[in-house]
Amino acid sequence: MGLGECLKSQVLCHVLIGYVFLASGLLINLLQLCTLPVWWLNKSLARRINCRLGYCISSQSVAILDWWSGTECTLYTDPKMYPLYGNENGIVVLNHQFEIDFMCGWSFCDRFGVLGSAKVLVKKELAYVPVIGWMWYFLEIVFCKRKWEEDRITVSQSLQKLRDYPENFWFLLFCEGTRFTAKKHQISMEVAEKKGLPKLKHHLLPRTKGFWLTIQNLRGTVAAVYDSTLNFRNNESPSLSGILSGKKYHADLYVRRIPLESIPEGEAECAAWLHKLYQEKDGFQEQYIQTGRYPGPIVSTPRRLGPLINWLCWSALVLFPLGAFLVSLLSSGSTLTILASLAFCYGASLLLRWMIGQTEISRSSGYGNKVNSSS
Ligand SMILES: CC/C=C\C/C=C\C/C=C\C/C=C\C/C=C\C/C=C\CCC(=O)SCCNC(=O)CCNC(=O)[C@H](O)C(C)(C)COP(=O)(O)OP(=O)(O)OC[C@H]1O[C@@H](n2cnc3c(N)ncnc32)[C@H](O)[C@@H]1OP(=O)(O)O
Ligand SMILES: CCCCCCCC/C=C\CCCCCCCC(=O)OC[C@@H](O)COP(=O)(O)O
Repeated sequence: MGLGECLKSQVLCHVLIGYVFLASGLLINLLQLCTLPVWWLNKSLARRINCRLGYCISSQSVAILDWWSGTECTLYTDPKMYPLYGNENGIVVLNHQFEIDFMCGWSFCDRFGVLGSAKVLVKKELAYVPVIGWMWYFLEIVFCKRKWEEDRITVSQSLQKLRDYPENFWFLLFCEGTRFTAKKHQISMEVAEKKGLPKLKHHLLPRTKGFWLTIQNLRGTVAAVYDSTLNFRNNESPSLSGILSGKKYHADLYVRRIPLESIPEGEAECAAWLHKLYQEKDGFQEQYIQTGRYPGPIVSTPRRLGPLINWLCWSALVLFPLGAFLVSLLSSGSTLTILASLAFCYGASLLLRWMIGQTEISRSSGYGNKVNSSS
């Protein structure tokens, strides 16, 4: 093990990374709160400021992925479509199988200049996660309860608000609605059988209503669907803990650009279209597992320096006061203050551990573990 690898595996490094993320993130959340008056004066300006502030948070996770762990993200796509990526609004449809899929997604967003404005249809539970969940309020992220009767109204309203968004954005949809587990797969294939749909080997049966709603509300605003299929080399199951320990993974992403005009408008037709898309995605995953490659050429999208510089700047900003505080704490010699500080650190580490737990599939929700009542 080299010196760098040894350093990256040290718990102290993870504690410091966690501290930088939490301290800077909460500070940025506070700055986001301060932009509220700007919303009333100039909504477009407030949105642009929040994109930059959001970038300061999400690009830290990109820095940890791209620069700390050195994970490589390779893009397979049609080179003729490449110039459009980042220069138009897109709906990204991605498989939901890996604990760090959102980090890889963000890394690609950064490479195409849309990280600050990236959007997602996300479960409401994540809105309460400090830093990331709180940041999402100000970025107008669309929350859902995975209860169609409520979501059909609230999701529609949130999507309508994106129609005059001042920056190019990608809207991410995990149509499977939850992360892949063997049990959820088995149940969803029972649903597929009842519906007379072909079985999928590598995906859960997609939930079609959110997709239809998104297409319906963003038609005229979004130019294309980016059908994206992600996998990792060597059959690896990457984790955030692995990334923090400096483990290098290799992600491969296959993207097809599908013009929005080619997607049917009616609900039933749109649902059938999405089911067919997932059958194709399943074929791409099978090909990847058999050959180690996706169809189509590789297009070079190097990692960018922006996230590293941002991370180093925020680290400097919040680590210096921490150092000064520790020095004054030790020199004060007050047992009570030292104990209170230790208790605070313990609380912060529990919070961080809980946040990392949100990414773990073993702690995944029970959603999809049984057949939904509306079926
Ligand atoms: C060039 C590079 C390109 C790309 C780069 C890649 C990406 C970068 C892009 C952006 C990055 C941005 C941000 C990323 C950051 C963080 C994101 C992290 C994670 C958050 C993700 C989540 O939270 S996923 C969970 C939330 N999202 C969803 O659920 C979306 C999908 N769901 C839906 O659309 C649902 O329809 C719904 C949520 C709108 C409503 O939910 P409900 O449960 O009420 O579902 P339905 O009404 O659809 O369910 C009933 C129908 O489902 C059938 N059914 C019943 N049981 C099952 C079962 N077990 N499995 C499957 N299907 C089932 C049932 O028969 C009903 O069928 P109908 O025919 O009647 O519809
Ligand atoms: C500590 C160092 C900082 C590293 C930077 C990364 C920060 C990560 C911290 C907190 C993460 C909070 C947001 C995580 C969003 C991803 C979780 C996710 O993928 O959600 C799952 C959801 O789709 C479906 O949920 P279920 O499978 O039904 O349950």
